[in-house]
Amino acid sequence: MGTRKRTCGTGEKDNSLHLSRMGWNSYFQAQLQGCCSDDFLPARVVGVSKNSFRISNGEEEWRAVLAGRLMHPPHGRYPVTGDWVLAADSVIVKVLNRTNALCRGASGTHGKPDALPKREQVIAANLDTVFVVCGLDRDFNLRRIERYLTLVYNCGLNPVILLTKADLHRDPMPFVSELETVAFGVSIHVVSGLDGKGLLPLDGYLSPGQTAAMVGSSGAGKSTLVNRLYGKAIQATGSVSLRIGKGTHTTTARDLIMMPQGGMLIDNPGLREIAFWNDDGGVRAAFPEIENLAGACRFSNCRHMHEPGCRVLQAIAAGEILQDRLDSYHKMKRELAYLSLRQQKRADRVEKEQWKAVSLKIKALKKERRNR
Ligand SMILES: Nc1nc2c(ncn2[C@@H]2O[C@H](COP(=O)(O)OP(=O)(O)OP(=O)(O)O)[C@@H](O)[C@H]2O)c(=O)[nH]1
Ligand SMILES: [Zn+2]
Repeated sequence: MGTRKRTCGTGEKDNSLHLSRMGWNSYFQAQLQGCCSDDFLPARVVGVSKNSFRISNGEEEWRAVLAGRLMHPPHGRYPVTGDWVLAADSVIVKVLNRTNALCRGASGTHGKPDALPKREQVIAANLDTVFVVCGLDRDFNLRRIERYLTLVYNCGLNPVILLTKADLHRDPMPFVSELETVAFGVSIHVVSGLDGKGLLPLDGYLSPGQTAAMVGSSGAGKSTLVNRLYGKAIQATGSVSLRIGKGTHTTTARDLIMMPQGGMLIDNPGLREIAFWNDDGGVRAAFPEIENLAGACRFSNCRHMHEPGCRVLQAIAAGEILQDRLDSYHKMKRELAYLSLRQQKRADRVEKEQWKAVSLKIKALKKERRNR
């Protein structure tokens, strides 16, 4: 890897095949209209470390820095792993619009219900699949999986659940049955990073041009799966027993890895907090059985708390839906409603400040004109 110079796809060498293997498509191609100089090269961000980016065009990988004007508003957009950029030699001059992004509220809320995240953290961009990885050890937790599914749906992305460490059980199927009660219509794969069992069907998510990302708790077994899928140890893995308290993540960077299957995989450090930032109908998608029953409640604005004629509460009484599941639904709804209120308040405040700045500028201009 080094600095390099070469004209882009339209120039000296057509590397469109390599680019499309990396997920380049007509959506990104269309963004070159009118802005592509022959000195600009499309490349994908494969690694980020502070203000230095590793980018690749599928043939070569090199380091680049961000052009100064991209660091600040209104042009500012900080590239994340998976982003497509235009680079002039080793300077990123444009970050292309994303097809999607996996985002969460930046950590620091320490699980306090009132301490909602103050800003967004984009984990990765331009994804086809998000693997929600859960170890079949003490990591197995239906409520946490529900939360991951809601987060992924809220970003408009496709979740696939990987239940790993299956080698720890003679029969892991009871876990699947339990999970099926909260993961309607989501593909579930029972796998083992240790002996490689169950991994073959995952190749389908990693074919050329496809990008998948892994999320899950620290110690769930993500990096072990990456290594097994890759065919050799490329990611560091760590012992679960050594993970006590903070600072115990083995994976600390988000790298986009070119897989032998032809596609790309992004490993992620374990998420300590699964804080929401977006709300794109994730609760509706993650709790379809509750949403479907809600249509039969007596009141159209039924909150399924204690209203008469509530079909959801009837299902709880009949044991068709578990109380924990409804509690989880209510909690996420409340959280998202509060988040949306806070985001709206913040947007109003920013708009007010912008108007104030504009009116001050007009006043100053008028004064200047009068004094002339
Ligand atoms: N028995 C068994 N142990 C596993 C398996 N996969 C991972 N482990 C063990 O679980 C521990 C954590 O695995 P990692 O792959 O490092 O976990 P991770 O999710 O990448 O953790 P972070 O990088 O901290 O996010 C290690 O001690 C692994 O050896 C598996 O399939 N079976
Ligand atoms: Zn109801």
